[in-house]
Amino acid sequence: MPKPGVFDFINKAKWDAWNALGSMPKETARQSYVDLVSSLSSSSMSSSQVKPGADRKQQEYENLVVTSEDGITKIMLNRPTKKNAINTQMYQEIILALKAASKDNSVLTVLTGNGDYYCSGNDLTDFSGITAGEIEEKVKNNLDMLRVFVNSFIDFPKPLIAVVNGPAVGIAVTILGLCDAVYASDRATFHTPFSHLGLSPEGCSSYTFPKIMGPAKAIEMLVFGKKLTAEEACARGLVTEVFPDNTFQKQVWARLKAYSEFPANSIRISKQVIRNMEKEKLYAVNAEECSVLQERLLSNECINAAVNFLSRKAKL
Ligand SMILES: CCCCCC/C=C/C(=O)SCCNC(=O)CCNC(=O)[C@H](O)C(C)(C)COP(=O)(O)OP(=O)(O)OC[C@H]1O[C@@H](n2cnc3c(N)ncnc32)[C@H](O)[C@@H]1OP(=O)(O)O
Repeated sequence: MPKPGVFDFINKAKWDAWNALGSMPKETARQSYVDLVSSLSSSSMSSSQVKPGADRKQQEYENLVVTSEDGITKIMLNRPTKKNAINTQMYQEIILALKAASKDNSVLTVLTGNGDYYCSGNDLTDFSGITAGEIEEKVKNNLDMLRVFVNSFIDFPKPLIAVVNGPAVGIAVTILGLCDAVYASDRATFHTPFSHLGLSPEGCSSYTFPKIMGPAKAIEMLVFGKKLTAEEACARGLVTEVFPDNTFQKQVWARLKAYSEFPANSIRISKQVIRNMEKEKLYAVNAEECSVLQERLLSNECINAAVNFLSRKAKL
């Protein structure tokens, strides 16, 4: 039908909605409508029928618990006995979970950790049991995966919030520079011991950290490995706000729930306006960091540090 006039608000809205579907078949459009209504009715039931804390669980993962409730998708790192160290499988699962969250109905996405740690960084046992002949290929594959992992933070289209429930180490800290808000318990610490491990910065931190806190403070963390308290990280602009540990979960989730009630499209678009300008720069920084890290991971300095950790000679 011809496009209704500009003051025929209702018919114009209907016309625009039909038109936006393009050549989508009628059956697909009908199914999308049914899916949308089902999701709305189940989320409106969730506040009254689902007990607090009993979130609706999504896809099963080995190392994550992903739940969605009240417009918030929560991705929880779930290897508490290993302080939530990120192994190869967990990297891949986070990539998948972010992809799914970018397309679901949630307004906000949250990353957090299960147990006393937020995350102890890259799993240092990842290279154990590998023969000398296999190491180069394994390092290359891991670095390809790391690049995709970091790009999935750069590309994430909605506000991504880190709820830092305890100490954070290495890549768990650097990636905070790509998050849109960071709420930390006063028990959390922030440590990037790259030089200690013969490594170099990743997660775009070589670019985001100097921008957030200035080059001198960034070098203190990324090169000299200074461990920050939550208050110090907040003063440097890496953390948005610090909460007392005993009320952390209650206060943060109340805040997030209030934010999740803002208009979803406005929130998403505003985040993109702020972040998109830098995407190309961040892809380039990520690629460069991965290439430097590839050489570092094969260095004696790094291999010795990993051996020391594995033989229990050294911890942070
Ligand atoms: C994909 C490409 C590669 C990217 C490389 C870029 C690197 C990025 C980084 O993240 S560098 C940072 C790496 N992380 C660390 O150096 C931390 C190492 N861990 C520790 O120093 C300590 O475990 C601790 C300070 C985090 C906690 O100490 P403590 O409270 O005394 O607990 P335990 O040491 O007994 O830990 C319990 C349990 O967890 C295991 N574990 C902890 N962290 C890691 C880790 N990063 N990798 C592997 N395993 C870890 C620890 O071994 C214990 O296991 P066990 O009970 O002995 O089986």
